Amino acid sequence: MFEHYSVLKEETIKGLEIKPNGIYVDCTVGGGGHSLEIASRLNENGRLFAFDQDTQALEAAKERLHVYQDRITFIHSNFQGLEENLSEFGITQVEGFLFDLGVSSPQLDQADRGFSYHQDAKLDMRMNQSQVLTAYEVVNEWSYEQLVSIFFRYGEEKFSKGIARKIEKAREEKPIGTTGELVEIIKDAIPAPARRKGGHPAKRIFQAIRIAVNDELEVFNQALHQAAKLTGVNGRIAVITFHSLEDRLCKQAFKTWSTDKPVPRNLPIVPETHQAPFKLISRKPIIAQDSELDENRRSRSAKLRIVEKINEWNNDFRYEEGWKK
Ligand SMILES: C[S@@+](CC[C@H](N)C(=O)[O-])C[C@H]1O[C@@H](n2cnc3c(N)ncnc32)[C@H](O)[C@@H]1O
Repeated sequence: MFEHYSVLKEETIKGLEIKPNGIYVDCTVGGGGHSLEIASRLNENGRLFAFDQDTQALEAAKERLHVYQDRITFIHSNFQGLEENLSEFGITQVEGFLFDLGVSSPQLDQADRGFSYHQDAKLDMRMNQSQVLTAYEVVNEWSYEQLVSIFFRYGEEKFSKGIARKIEKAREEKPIGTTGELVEIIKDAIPAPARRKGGHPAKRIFQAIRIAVNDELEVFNQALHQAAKLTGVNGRIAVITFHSLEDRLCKQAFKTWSTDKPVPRNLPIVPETHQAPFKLISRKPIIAQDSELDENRRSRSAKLRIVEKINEWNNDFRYEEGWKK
């Protein structure tokens, strides 16, 4: 059974202001919960393009959404290929994009996907099962420096060096094959008082490896900018994030897109080239209400940000490297 709780569902659908004859793109169809709400609001002229790089997710979504199959095109692809895939269908303008980032509950719960530090499984963590790079390769083949770098950047783990050192030592004896072995190595590298604070001791390192395996931040930044170009004026982009790195990237990109470029003081108007292409729908991120938090733990870390296009896109508004710092 593919069961995923769709986070911030009402808020997201309301925020997208769906037009019944519009073109919509769910970049992360997952279990299809958000897509179902979008598709049910479309008429025969509207269309939903539903992307997922996980074949199991896509199959489950097809089944769940079969009543609306005449209005939905399913695309098995990383959302990095948004523009290319949509252009194959002649789509150059879209009314709304949704990104509900991260992994789905079935991906986490299915031990053999290797995402979970609670279940022992082969080190994998690929969202796209046909990808070559796996967590096994990252853990066993990446250099000490590369590991320290991803643990600091993507896991914000203060014991990054110690953990990378323990990994290096362990794999000299034999390859680290499973999530269980990795959890033990991490626990061993974190001083006991710190181990007892701030959730599971392996949480941050698993997040870091998952982001590295799936190149999540780079891919998201690229896709977000493809969406910015493809959104028509009055169209919207909604993004749900689950950790501070992707939320920071989204927040900074939206801020850059919604801030006019400075103009010389003596100019009476802001020239078109300097006018921000988007406006923020809410300054602060939308978070889950208590009723949702009671139903779903994962909603605690969810943040929804929405922007609306108000002017043509201009590449000067790209948010480039900032998130890499
Ligand atoms: C949180 S779930 C989405 C849940 C969905 N909104 C629902 O209501 O059921 C995230 C999904 O996005 C997919 N995903 C994550 N990164 C992706 C990417 N770069 N390209 C395509 N799909 C991606 C994952 O495979 C997963 O199925």
